[in-house]
Amino acid sequence: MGDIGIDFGGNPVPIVDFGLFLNPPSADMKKTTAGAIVQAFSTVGFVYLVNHGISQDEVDECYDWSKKFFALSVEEKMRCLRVHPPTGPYHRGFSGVSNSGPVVRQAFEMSRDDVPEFPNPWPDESTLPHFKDFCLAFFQTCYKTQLDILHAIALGLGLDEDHFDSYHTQKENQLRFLYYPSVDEQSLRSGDEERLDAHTDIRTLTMLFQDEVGGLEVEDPYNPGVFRSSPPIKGAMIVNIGDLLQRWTNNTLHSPMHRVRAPPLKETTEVDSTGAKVKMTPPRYSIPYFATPNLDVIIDCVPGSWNETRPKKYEPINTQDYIDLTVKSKQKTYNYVK
Ligand SMILES: O=C(O)CCC(=O)C(=O)O
Ligand SMILES: [Fe+2]
Repeated sequence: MGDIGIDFGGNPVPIVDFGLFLNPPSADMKKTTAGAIVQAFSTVGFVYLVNHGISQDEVDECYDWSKKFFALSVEEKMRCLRVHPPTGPYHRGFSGVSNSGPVVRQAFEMSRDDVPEFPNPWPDESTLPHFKDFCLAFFQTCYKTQLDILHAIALGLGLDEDHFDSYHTQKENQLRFLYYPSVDEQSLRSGDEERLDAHTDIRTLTMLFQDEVGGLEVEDPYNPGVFRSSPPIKGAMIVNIGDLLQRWTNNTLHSPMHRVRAPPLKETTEVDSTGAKVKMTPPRYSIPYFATPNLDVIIDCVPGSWNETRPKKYEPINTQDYIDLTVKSKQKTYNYVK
């Protein structure tokens, strides 16, 4: 692709060829690419990365595992059910969310596998052999790419390339499989709900793989409250800044609002109990990965993001306190399926 220009026409999210950062033809091109990424993150807060270093085969395999997991019986999935603790980063296991009517979203979440108080609730190995092995390997793959992206951000901000590395050694990151079941359009709308309500992500940054169905929408930075479709691009991952990195950069980088709406309807022959034709939304699968700093590190505005005329907007805070505060303030009374 090779186009690192920023174009906000139509789809507000620019596309950057990350290969030009990972394997740069020149030192200048590496810097220019880092600059384009930071420019995208300073405005819309999102960027599509192509040639990001994770192979399409690995991503496809991840979708296969996600589909196998959600295809398990309700009883099997319920074995992985964990009630989310009210604070902290440890959201793990299976959850299903229905706001008022049908279940609009199911999730399986995992993180580092070595915290005894919060084990990842894997399905039985006999039920889904090798699921755990794949998830842990993919978690590691994402971690490597997360560091690559953080290198680009650091360079683009004029910091040492490894500036953020030491803050992200403990792999508190979270890998989430999301499944939005097919539901009839009317039920989705009647509860006045979306597949995923507008929100910002709270951690460092999010890397997202979305299937071909579509529905992701991103707030237009130049028209607050206006959301624009960010359709899937084959081979690209979409990356966005989280609240913590916005704070960490003294608002230089922007943590954007985004949501998932019902995708375009497909023609269907399904009928309801009265024999009337029902319009169904296609099911959708997505895979976000949330990069998260070590819980005990102090997050203070980075050098270069503040000076006498542009003071720090935020006090230093450690990650654990920050996540606790933010999760509490964002808490919504979701109706988790029990
Ligand atoms: O499903 C998607 O495309 C978006 C998911 C998302 O924004 C999230 O889990 O925070
Ligand atoms: Fe999100």
